[in-house]
Amino acid sequence: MSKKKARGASRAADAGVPEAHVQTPTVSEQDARQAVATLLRWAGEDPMREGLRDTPKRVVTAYRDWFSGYLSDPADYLRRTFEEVEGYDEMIVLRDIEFESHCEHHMAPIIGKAHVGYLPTNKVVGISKLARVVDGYARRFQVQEKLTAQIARCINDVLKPRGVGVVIDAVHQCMTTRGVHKRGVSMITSKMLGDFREDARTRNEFLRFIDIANG
Ligand SMILES: Nc1nc2c(ncn2[C@@H]2O[C@H](COP(=O)(O)OP(=O)(O)OP(=O)(O)O)[C@@H](O)[C@H]2O)c(=O)[nH]1
Ligand SMILES: [Zn+2]
Repeated sequence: MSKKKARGASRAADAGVPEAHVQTPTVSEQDARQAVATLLRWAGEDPMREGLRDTPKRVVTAYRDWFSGYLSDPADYLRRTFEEVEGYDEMIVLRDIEFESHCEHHMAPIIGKAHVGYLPTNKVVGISKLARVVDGYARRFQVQEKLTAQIARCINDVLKPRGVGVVIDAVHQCMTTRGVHKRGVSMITSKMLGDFREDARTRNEFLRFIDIANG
């Protein structure tokens, strides 16, 4: 492997975040419905009975909603920034962003809240766009650690702020409704970049703002 290639590979590994890809479906809706009907038959049901006749169609529509993240690149939501917000250079935090995702191991729901903060340089973004970025990554098959890192990396790459912090607190239904069956368990992950990683005061201010311990 060339030196250049080796460096590139290690940078990607450091970041630990694959690019968000935009995926146009390669499977027809009809085939997706057939797959749902097969699962129903496998579970012991008759997909043609009255109550289930429209279920494959409904499930495919629900999947289109739950996995709509594949249809767009979340970074695009951040591209329309407001330059130079006069007199403001302090931390901006959006907390309690509710999201629904699905774990890539069991395709079971992950339901939780994301908290996002950044320290702007000269660019700020419409605050709803942070929630759109969370949804853009959540509406895919996910691992919580990856989701957390992707959101932070996306904000960092596009806004180039002094720092970014992302904390996610979520319940994995693959742990509560099956497998170990542990209710009341939530998983907390965080990704800190720039000043949020290097400077304990910045990080603590963010953690105080989101106050997840009390809330
Ligand atoms: N770190 C991490 N683990 C996850 C996440 N979502 C699910 N998991 C875990 O992924 C693991 C998959 O383990 P496997 O042993 O392959 O699957 P399994 O036999 O269904 O495991 P059990 O859930 O223990 O029944 C499980 O321990 C899940 O709890 C996540 O977002 N992050
Ligand atoms: Zn799972």
